[in-house]
Amino acid sequence: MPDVDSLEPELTYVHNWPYTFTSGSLMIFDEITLKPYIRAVPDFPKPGVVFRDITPLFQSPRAFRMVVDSLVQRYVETEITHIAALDARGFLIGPMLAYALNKPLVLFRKKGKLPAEALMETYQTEYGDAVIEVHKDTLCEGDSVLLVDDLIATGGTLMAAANLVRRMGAHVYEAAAIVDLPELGGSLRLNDAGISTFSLVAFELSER
Ligand SMILES: O=P(O)(O)OC[C@H]1O[C@H](OP(=O)(O)OP(=O)(O)O)[C@H](O)[C@@H]1O
Ligand SMILES: Nc1ncnc2[nH]cnc12
Repeated sequence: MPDVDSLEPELTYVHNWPYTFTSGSLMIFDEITLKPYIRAVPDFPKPGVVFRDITPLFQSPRAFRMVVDSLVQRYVETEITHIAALDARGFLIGPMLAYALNKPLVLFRKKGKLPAEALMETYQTEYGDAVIEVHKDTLCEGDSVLLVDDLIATGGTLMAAANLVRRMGAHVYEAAAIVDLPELGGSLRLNDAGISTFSLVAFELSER
């Protein structure tokens, strides 16, 4: 992990709301700064999978802030009406965006966790099958929803969430993630389904 304080001289920290890192008027977030905070763990949770572990990123207040601020910058002046966070790692970022952008937060949960009447979709991920659910009264026609998760692999999870949004009559504005693994085809699959994607960092599968 880089010494975060060594990054400081290159950053002008502006205490405005939302907080931004700027160089002149340009935001200086870049992939190279963020990548070292995402750890590759081979053969987790099963052989052949290189797990991209985002936990180091949350140990660095500066890197965490860079992620949140970059996403806030991207969506601050859009017509998004709701933030949708995906269980479980999407819950680490989605609420931060909902708070900063002053938007309602919709929680998409793994099977069996929601107490009221819910809609469900089944899907596959890189390493298993799963079910995602959402309370059926959370969205309606006219809503424009930003889906938020930590990572796009096959796109199965975000596609299932997008299907649920659409079943409620709402529109998917975009799917945002910290990490994309483009070789697994998820962002392409989402784009083909009419869902634009945005990620801060992309890894090749062979990259360590
Ligand atoms: O693009 P996909 O192939 O769908 O994979 C991406 C999803 O997989 C991971 O979640 P996981 O199911 O491991 O659940 P967790 O967040 O509870 O760890 C990750 O957090 C994404 O939600
Ligand atoms: N390679 C991967 N690393 C972390 N989370 C994932 N979810 C699906 N594939 C993943």
